Amino acid sequence: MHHDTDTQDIQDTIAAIATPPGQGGVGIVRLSGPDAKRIGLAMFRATSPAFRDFTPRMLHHGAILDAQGSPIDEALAVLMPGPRSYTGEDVLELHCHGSSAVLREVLDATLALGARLAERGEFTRRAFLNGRLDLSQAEAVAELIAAPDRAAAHLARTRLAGLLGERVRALRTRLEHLRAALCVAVDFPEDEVDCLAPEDFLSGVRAVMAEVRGLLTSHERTRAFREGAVVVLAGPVNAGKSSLLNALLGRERAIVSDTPGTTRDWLEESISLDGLPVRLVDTAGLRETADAVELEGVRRSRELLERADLVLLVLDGGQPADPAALALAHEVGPQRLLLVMNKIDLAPELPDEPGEGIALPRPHPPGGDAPLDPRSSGADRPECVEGRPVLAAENMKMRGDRGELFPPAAGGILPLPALPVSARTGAGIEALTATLRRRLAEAAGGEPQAGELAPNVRQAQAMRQALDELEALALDIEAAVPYDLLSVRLETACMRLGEITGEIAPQDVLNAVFDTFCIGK
Ligand SMILES: Nc1nc2c(c(=O)[nH]1)N(C=O)[C@@H](CNc1ccc(C(=O)N[C@@H](CCC(=O)O)C(=O)O)cc1)CN2
Ligand SMILES: Nc1nc2c(ncn2[C@@H]2O[C@H](COP(=O)(O)OP(=O)(O)OP(=O)(O)O)[C@@H](O)[C@H]2O)c(=O)[nH]1
Ligand SMILES: [Mg+2]
Repeated sequence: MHHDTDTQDIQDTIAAIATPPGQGGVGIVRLSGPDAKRIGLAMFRATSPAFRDFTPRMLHHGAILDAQGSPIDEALAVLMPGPRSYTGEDVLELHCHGSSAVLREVLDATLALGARLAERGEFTRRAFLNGRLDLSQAEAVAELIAAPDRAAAHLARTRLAGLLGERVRALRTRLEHLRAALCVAVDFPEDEVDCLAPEDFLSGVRAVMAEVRGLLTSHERTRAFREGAVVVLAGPVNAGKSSLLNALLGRERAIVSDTPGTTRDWLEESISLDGLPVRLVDTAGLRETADAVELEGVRRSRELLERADLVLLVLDGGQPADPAALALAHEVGPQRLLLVMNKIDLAPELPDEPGEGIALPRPHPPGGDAPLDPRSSGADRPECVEGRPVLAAENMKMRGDRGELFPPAAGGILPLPALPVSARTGAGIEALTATLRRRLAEAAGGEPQAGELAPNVRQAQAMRQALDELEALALDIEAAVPYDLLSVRLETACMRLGEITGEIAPQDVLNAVFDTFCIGK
């Protein structure tokens, strides 16, 4: 690998607190660079009287001293001499008590001895510049640290192992071979032995394109697992959307009240559904309103609906499903819709067993544009218990054979089953999270596979650019464009692939990557 290195920069010895701020059992100050050992020897007083120098990669017990020679902390110190270290340079780690104040003092002592503060991602940048990691691995380090959940951590770990980089380098090599063959054909047109036939050229290019497409599919497929799936809680005012958000979150995050229109602006919280990160968004209830603020809230709700991976349409079990909810269900479509009927605690006696309750005509299958099932006049409806809303009792007896509810709507029932829940008592919440998890994984095209090579956004972008170039190239070959004009496209495609692993990485690409890191990484 060769990179534009700033030699001035790399002469510096950098230092940073490597552990997160706050109280911790242990906190680490890390140094990397030519002076790491000298600084370590100056500020560390080993407990063992026999100590003369750091034994490579061995922990030494002792005291950390400040610039005046007074002890700041009792600590463990380790020197990992380059090139067998994380950065490839001499690395010194001081494992201190995990107190922000102590760590700050220790860091100050390293600075007093000539170290300078590390920039974001500078340790990993040095590891990259010294060939310890390729760029796709360096990015995986940051992604692993930021992984919202274990599926995301797993995808990052696979990339950290370097497998994506290997695949991309292999693809680039194949393109380089094609390019070499092209050049031979151009330089020695009479030499028939080495001349690459257009069919072979084309099939070579197409094979690479197919592999790049496969990697891009994996990028799309794993998006929800890497970034979190967006689930939007929507529905009529007062249905209990905010209550449901709180119930799913396990704490009282959103304001709940019986005043319709309580939630005026959306709010987002993250939850984990068995390894799948979910961004849960509560929205303003949909209703006709003249209030300017609420109107804006409703407008934002609609915007959010478009970005949702799944819409949780929350219905109030104590109310008839209003036409707006019905319209919303149609608008969103069965693919992205999950209906829940809230407030089932209002129902006097919900049948225990699925299939019990009132027999209903089977609703039309989801997705069909068929009209809603008309309901009977209601002569056979059960009496309601005093004090409970009539509709609550009625709504909640409409069970399908799997325990689903088919909410009544004006002139019929909704063509989709609703999951019965109570945000108040927690009934049905577990079943809801299980269904959510399953639906989201299905929508994503299944769980990430073990060892799946999923490129990140930057890498996918570079792959798309490479693919565009190769597509144009394939058309050119088919159109019998002379070989000497094709080489440029191949070169561009190779460059785009090279940016993924960093063999070709202009300074601005590197800056963009390492600026996303935290200090101390
Ligand atoms: N204390 C501590 N824990 C840490 C790190 C660290 O820097 N310090 N890491 C930082 O991200 C991660 C581990 N990654 C590392 C990767 C390579 C080497 C390293 O020194 N490799 C050498 C030597 C291997 C050996 O001992 O034989 C090499 O590969 O040649 C160290 C850490 C997570 N845990
Ligand atoms: N009985 C019962 N009441 C509930 C349940 N969930 C919510 N409520 C009540 O319904 C009312 C509305 O709840 P919210 O969570 O504020 O409803 P919302 O859909 O967020 O309402 P807006 O933000 O106004 O659109 C409150 O009085 C809640 O206490 C439930 O499961 N059972
Ligand atoms: Mg609300």
